Amino acid sequence: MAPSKSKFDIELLKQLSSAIDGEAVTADFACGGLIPLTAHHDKNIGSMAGLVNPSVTLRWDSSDNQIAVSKVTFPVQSDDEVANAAFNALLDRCQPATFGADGKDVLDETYRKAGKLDNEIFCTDFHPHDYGIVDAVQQILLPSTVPVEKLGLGTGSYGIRAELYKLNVYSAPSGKFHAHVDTPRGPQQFGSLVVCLPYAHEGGTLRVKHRGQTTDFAWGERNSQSVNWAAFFGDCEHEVLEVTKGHRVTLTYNLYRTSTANPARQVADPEHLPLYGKVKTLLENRAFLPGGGTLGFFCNHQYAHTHDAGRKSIPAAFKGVDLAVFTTFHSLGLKPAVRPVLKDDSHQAPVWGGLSVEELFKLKSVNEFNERMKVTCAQEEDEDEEMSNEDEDEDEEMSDEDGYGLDRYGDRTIVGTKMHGIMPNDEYEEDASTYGNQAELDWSFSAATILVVIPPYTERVRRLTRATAGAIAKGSGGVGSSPDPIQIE
Ligand SMILES: O=C(O)CCC(=O)C(=O)O
Ligand SMILES: [Fe+2]
Repeated sequence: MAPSKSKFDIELLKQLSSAIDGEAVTADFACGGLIPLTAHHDKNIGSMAGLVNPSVTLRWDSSDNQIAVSKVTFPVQSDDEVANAAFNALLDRCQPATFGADGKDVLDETYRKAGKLDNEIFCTDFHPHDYGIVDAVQQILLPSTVPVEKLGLGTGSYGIRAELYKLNVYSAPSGKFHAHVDTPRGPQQFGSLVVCLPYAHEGGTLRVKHRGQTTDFAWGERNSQSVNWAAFFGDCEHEVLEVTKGHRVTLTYNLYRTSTANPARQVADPEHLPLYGKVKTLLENRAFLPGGGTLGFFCNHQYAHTHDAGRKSIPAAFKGVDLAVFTTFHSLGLKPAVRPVLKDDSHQAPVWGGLSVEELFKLKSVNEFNERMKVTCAQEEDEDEEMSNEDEDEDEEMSDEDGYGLDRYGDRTIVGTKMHGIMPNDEYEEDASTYGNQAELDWSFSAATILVVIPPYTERVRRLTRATAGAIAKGSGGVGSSPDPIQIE
C-alpha cells in the first residue's frame, strides 16, 4: 500500500530538513588569515608583492601638552629603546575598557581586562582593504546570491565597509574578555573584524561559537612576525582567553554591508547551492503537498530587527544558510516572506507581527496563524481556498517527530529542522547575549522565520518553469527574471 500522503510529506520534509542542515554545516560563520610581515601592498596594482619594509604605524593624541601627537611603529624590536619607549607611552595612554551589560557601560576586570583607545584619538596607516582582508571576508561570509535590485536596494551586489572602532591592548597577566555578543549597530552591520598587530604574546586565543560549533584563532606564537585577523558574524558569541605573556594589541572594526551596491561584482548563481537541486526536485514531485501549504524555517542566525527599518532589512541582511534557503526558494519562482520571532516578554511583538515560539506552537488553526503572524501570502485567494481541503485528522501524524519539530496548523506546515529551531537561551553559555562590547544601542538581535507558501502542484511547476527559463534566457543564472520583487511584508 502506498504511504499515506501525510507520512510521505513528512519523509520529504525530513529530507529537506537534512539538506538544510547540511548547508548549515558547510556555511561559515567566521574566517581569518595572516599577513606575513614580508607582504607589501603595491598601491598601484592593488595586489601583494615583494618585500618592502612592511610596518604598521599608530599615531595618537598625546595627553602630554608638550607633545601633540605620539606614534609607534610595529613590529617593535626588543633592542630598540626608542620604539619600546613609544610602545610604553601607548600603554600609558590606554584607558580601561568597559563592556555593555543591562544597558550600561560596565567596568569589571573579572569579565573584561583590557586597555582601549577610542577611534577619535588615534589613527593608523593600516587599512584592511589594502591587504585584501575585506574582499576575503566578503567572499567567505557574504557570498552574494541575490542581486540587490530584487530586494529594492539598487543594482548589482553588496559592498562591505570596515569601520575602525577601537584599539585594544590585552596584557599579561590575565588580559581577557569573557563570552559576549557584540552590540549591533544597526541592521546593516553584519559582523566584526579583529586585526592583531605584530607584538609577541602568549595566550589570548579568540574563540568564536555558533550553534555548537567553535572556531579558535590562536595567534600568540606566530604573532610577532605577522598581522593576524579574524572576522565573524555579529550574532556569534565570542571571547578572548587570558593573555599569559606579552601584549596582544588589536584594532577592531565594525563590518557593514553597504547599501550602495557594486554593479560590477559577479552575483553567484543560486543553482550551485547544494540545496537548490533538492528543493527543485521536491517541488517537482507531484506527491509533495499536492494541494499546497506553507513551509516555515527558523533562521540559523539572529538579526537586528527591533524596529521597522530593521525588520524590512532582514532578507537583505541574511547570512549563511538563511540566505541559501531564501534565495533557493526565490529563484525557483516562489516568494518567501520573513517574520521576526520575538520572546514572550517583548512588548513589541504585536507591533512587528512577531510571535514567540511558545505561542507559535500553541496555534490551532490557519486563521489564527495568519491573524497572529500577519502573514502576507504570495498566493491569490482562490489558491488559499484550494489549500484548505486537507484532512484535519492528519494533524497528529504530522506533529513533532524525531525532534524535527514538524508541526501543522490546519492546512499549513511549519518545518523547524534540528539546526533551525529557535535558539534557546542556554545556547549561549551563561547567556552571553546579555553581555555586549558596548552599552545597548537601539538595536538588538532576535530570531526570525522564513515562510514560503508552496502553491498546489500545477501552479508551482508553472512558476518554476517560468523562473528557471528566465534565468537561462538571461544567461546569468542568478534569480534571473524570476517572478516579482521579494515580498517583505
Ligand atoms: O580582541 C579580540 O579578539 C576580540 C575583542 C572583542 O570581542 C571586542 O572588542 O568586542
Ligand atoms: Fe566582541
